[in-house]
Amino acid sequence: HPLDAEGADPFAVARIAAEQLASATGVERHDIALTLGSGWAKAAELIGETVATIPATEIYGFSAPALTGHVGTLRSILLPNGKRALVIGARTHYYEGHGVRRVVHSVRTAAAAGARIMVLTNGAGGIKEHWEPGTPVLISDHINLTADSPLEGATFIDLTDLYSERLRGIARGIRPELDEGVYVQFRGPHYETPAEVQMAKTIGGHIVGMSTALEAIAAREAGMEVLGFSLITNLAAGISPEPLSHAEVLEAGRAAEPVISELLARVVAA
Ligand SMILES: Nc1nc2[nH]c(I)nc2c(=O)[nH]1
Repeated sequence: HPLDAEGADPFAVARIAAEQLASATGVERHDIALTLGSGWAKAAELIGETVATIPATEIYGFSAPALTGHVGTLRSILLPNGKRALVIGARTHYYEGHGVRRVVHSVRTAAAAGARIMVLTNGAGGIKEHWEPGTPVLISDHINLTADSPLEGATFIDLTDLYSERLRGIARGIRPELDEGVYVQFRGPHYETPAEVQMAKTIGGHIVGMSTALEAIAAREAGMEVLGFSLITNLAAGISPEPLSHAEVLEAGRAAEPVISELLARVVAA
């Protein structure tokens, strides 16, 4: 794989991917990019007019997704305001073990394609007890428990205001009741034990997941403004008495889709 070679330059790979994307979609430059996580896929239909849908495997550096519910496509969408959105339906999760370069390749490709805003969405577990399954929440900050980073070498990047206060303000202007929380990225693929959820709570986390933090760091390195949304599809282990099930997760996502897709469509068009 082009990103696995020791001396590979991930930014060169992203530039090639962006060029291929421009010629495959006929869209020279994309202004905003969105990664749609569990439960968010429907948003792609609502945010604007799809002008092209490309199988991600056709673009340099992308691989087939490992998770059902994630479609392996890249979509170019014309927004009502005339801007171009790139919808990434091909997230690579850290737990797939392909390395961080593959996890953040889509973000780097979006940046190389011109995107200045990166919207990262995911399905996640909730620690705040009043959050019902199906609740969308804004990510205000993150705690990266992967013990890894997309940054290589002495690349010291400031992560203050990583999850843009400005973009969160726009989202709250559209949906004032939106709550927010600190997202904790675990390596996965196992869900947390109740003790690990209590640890996440003790260290200041409100949301537990297996994505997003590493992608956000790469987006900031590429100079993008980041907006993060979690769909709380389940209460994290131990917060509620029932055990977790992936079926419950998918069901909560499906039920919430119309609401969150509409929300995302309005935020993106703002
Ligand atoms: N780590 C973690 N990831 C998740 N993704 C979803 I959807 N729910 C969870 C959860 O409870 N924990």
